[in-house]
Amino acid sequence: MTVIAVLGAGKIGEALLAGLLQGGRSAEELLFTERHPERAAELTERYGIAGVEVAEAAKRADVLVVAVKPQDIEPVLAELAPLVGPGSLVVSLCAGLPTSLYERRLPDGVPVVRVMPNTPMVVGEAMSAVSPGKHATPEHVALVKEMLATVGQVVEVPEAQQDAVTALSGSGPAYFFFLVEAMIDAGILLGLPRAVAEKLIIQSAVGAAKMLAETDEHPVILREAVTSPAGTTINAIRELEKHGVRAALLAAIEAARDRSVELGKAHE
Ligand SMILES: NC(=O)C1=CN([C@@H]2O[C@H](COP(=O)(O)OP(=O)(O)OC[C@H]3O[C@@H](n4cnc5c(N)ncnc54)[C@H](O)[C@@H]3O)[C@@H](O)[C@H]2O)C=CC1
Ligand SMILES: O=C(O)[C@@H]1CCC=N1
Repeated sequence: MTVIAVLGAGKIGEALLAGLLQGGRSAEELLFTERHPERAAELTERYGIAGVEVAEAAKRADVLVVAVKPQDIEPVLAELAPLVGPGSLVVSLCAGLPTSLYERRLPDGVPVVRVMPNTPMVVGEAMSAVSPGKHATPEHVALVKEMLATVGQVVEVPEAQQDAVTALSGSGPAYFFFLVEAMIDAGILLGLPRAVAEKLIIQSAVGAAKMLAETDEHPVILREAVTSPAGTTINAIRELEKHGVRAALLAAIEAARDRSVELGKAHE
C-alpha cells in the first residue's frame, strides 16, 4: 500500500484526492494537510480522508504531494525540511517552482518530482506532465506516473519545458471554459433560453473533444468538415480571424508561460 499525502488541499489538491478515490484507492491510503480547519472538516466529511499535521503526513506517507500556491511554498518547505530525507518522495504540483528550489531547501538527497496536472483530474481526465529532479530515480518517476495514470493521462517532459506545459495544459481547461462561457452568451444574444444554449454548447464541446481524441484526424481536417462552401461556419470563421482570435491565443499562452517563469524566479 502506497500512502499519499496532499499538503494543501485546495482546488487541485481536492481534485487529486477525489480522482485517486475514483481511480480505486481507498481513503485509508490518502491523507491531507490543510491550514484552514473548516476546509479540512469539509473534505473529511466529503471523502472520509483524514486531515493531519505535516509531521504525521511525513511519518505515514510514502509520497508527499505539495499543492499550495507558489506564493505559500516557503513555510511549507521550512516545515518539511526537518521531517524528510532521501527515503522520502516529494512531488510538487506548484506552477513555476523548479525542483532545484526544493533541493536547496530540503536535506541533501531528497528526491523531488515536478508535475503539472490539471483540474479534469476530478473526472479521471487529467493531463499531467512529470519531470524528475536531480535525486529522483526512474523508480520514483514510475511511481508518480502510476499514481497520475489513475486520474488521467501522463507524459514525461524535460523540466525546461514545464513553464510551457503549465501555460498549455495546466491553464488549458480555463481557456476552454472561457470559450464555452462566451458561446453560451452568444446563444443568449440569439434569443435561446440559457438552459438550451448550455446544453447545445456543452454537448458540442464534449463531441468535438471526443472526435479530437478518438478519430486521429488533424483539427484542421475536422474543422474543414464542418465548414461548407458558402455555408454558415465560414462566415463565423471570417469573424474569428478578423478579431484576431488565433493571435490572441498565441499571446495569451505566451503570457501564461511568462508568469510561470516569474513565479519560479521569485524564490531564487
Ligand atoms: N487550480 C489549478 O487548475 C491548478 C493548480 N496547480 C497548482 O496547484 C497549487 C494549488 O493551486 P490551487 O489548488 O488552485 O490553490 P488553492 O488556493 O485552491 O489551494 C491551496 C490550498 O493550500 C492550503 N495551504 C496553504 N498553505 C498551507 C500550509 N502551509 N499547510 C497546509 N495547507 C496550506 C490553502 O489553505 C489552500 O486550501 C498551485 O501551486 C498551483 O500552481 C497546478 C495545476 C492546475
Ligand atoms: O493559474 C495558475 O497559476 C494555476 C497553474 C495552472 C493552472 N492554474
